[in-house]
Amino acid sequence: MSNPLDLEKKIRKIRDHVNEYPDFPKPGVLFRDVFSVFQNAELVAMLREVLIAFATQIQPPVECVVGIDARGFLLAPFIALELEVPFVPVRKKGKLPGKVASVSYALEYGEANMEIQESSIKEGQRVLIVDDLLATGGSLGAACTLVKKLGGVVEACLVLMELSELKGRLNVPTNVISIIKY
Ligand SMILES: O=P(O)(O)OC[C@H]1O[C@H](OP(=O)(O)OP(=O)(O)O)[C@H](O)[C@@H]1O
Ligand SMILES: Nc1ncnc2[nH]cnc12
Ligand SMILES: [Mg+2]
Repeated sequence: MSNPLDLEKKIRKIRDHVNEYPDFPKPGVLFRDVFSVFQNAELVAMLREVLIAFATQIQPPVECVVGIDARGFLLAPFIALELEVPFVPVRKKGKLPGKVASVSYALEYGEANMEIQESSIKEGQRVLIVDDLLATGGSLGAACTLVKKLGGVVEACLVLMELSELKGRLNVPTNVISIIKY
């Protein structure tokens, strides 16, 4: 595993390769797209290493990693694999088969729903929730609600990027760790 200086360099490299799109999906939003990092295998390896370095600091160790549909699915499995714990998806409404728990959450305009499979988390299980980016905190907050509905304990949330000005972490009822802050 890298020393802290190496890790800082890798984080800066990743940051330099997140493409930015002004006025997407609507005017005034600067969209930060983590998919651009996945164009380069060396950067993917760095991203994996950085995520694992942060996730392995979490104490007590988590027993399950939840990823949020869709971009959270790119990151969470790296961590689950390293920790040798299950990966569990939280998905937008209507995508998961079997019995699900649902929650509605606020978007900038309107409302959406997210779901989790009822049998995916055990009572008392310590969970890490992972996503690419924290903006208003609506998505992470909804995922926390779903995990708690199933009796899980959210130990922490981990995001690659945080839009600090939006103060989204105030809408997330647990410790949020962010790797890149804008
Ligand atoms: O903090 P919030 O205000 O909830 O915003 C953050 C969420 O917004 C994006 O997801 P989005 O659902 O837009 O796209 P995706 O399906 O590509 O992940 C991003 O991937 C985060 O999940
Ligand atoms: N600026 C942004 N970039 C990427 N995803 C987002 N989700 C909400 N705001 C976003
Ligand atoms: Mg998302």
